[in-house]
Amino acid sequence: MKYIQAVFECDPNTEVVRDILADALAKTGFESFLSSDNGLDAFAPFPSYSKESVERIINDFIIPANIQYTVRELEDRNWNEEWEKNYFEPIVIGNSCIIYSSFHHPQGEYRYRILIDPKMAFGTGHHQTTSLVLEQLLTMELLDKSVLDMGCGTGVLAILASMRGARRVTAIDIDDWAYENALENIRLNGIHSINVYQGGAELLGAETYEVILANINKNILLQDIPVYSSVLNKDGLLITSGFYEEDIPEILKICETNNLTFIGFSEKDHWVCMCCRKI
Ligand SMILES: C[S@@+](CC[C@H](N)C(=O)[O-])C[C@H]1O[C@@H](n2cnc3c(N)ncnc32)[C@H](O)[C@@H]1O
Repeated sequence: MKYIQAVFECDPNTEVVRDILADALAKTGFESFLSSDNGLDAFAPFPSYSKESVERIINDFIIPANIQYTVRELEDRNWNEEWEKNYFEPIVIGNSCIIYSSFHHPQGEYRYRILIDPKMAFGTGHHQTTSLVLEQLLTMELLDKSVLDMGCGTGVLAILASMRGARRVTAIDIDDWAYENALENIRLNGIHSINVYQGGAELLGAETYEVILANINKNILLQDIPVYSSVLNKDGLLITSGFYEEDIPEILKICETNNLTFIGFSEKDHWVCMCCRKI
């Protein structure tokens, strides 16, 4: 899997412009963002996006303002190493959880220490949606629960669920890099209670769960929530993320038509983590 990188030059003092730009790009399918001294780097997945289609999106919708940018195709391996070494800093979630990589040596007392070598997969805890779901997991009763992590990325949510006592955890991702990376991270953390599969909702049906985590995106959620609900036990919880506050009514509607009742939501920079209970 390759990425298309768009590098925008913005005045480092105008953080607001950077935020507005990242927000607009996220709505057109850019998946990750890095603030740099000179502006913003944004990444869109190939082949869903090509250099040409990214340039078209930027020209048509994003940049009526005069912001300079360049677009390039990024090779997997170079990008991994560059990103991993230069950008991933340890992150503390709540008071009890730290996520770090093998080249960090974090000090401090944390009950949950999660070692993640992210490679190409999403899920270091830095993205608002990941941290929102991790925060939610820290407040939930997970002891002896069966948990499904759909769109597991690095496996970080599955790993925390397992560390918090979940009895059986299934982690699924459609992307082959994420699948391999989740396996690797689960092994690095010495966990044996997580099964990892590559695929999507078509894999579901054989087992049911007490908690389902799905930090994916609005369109996949709208499509797959009926399937998630069908494998969620009565009174089970569905935790969704990967969408914006403005999308809540649409996501909620599909939840409610699938026997899922609204419990609450948390929000960070307009990203949402929503919790529903199966009735
Ligand atoms: C936003 S990332 C979340 C990763 C991680 N769970 C986290 O919270 O940081 C979404 C993940 O969902 C995966 N994905 C996309 N479509 C999917 C689908 N239909 N079924 C399962 N996984 C999917 C992507 O490959 C990606 O790894």
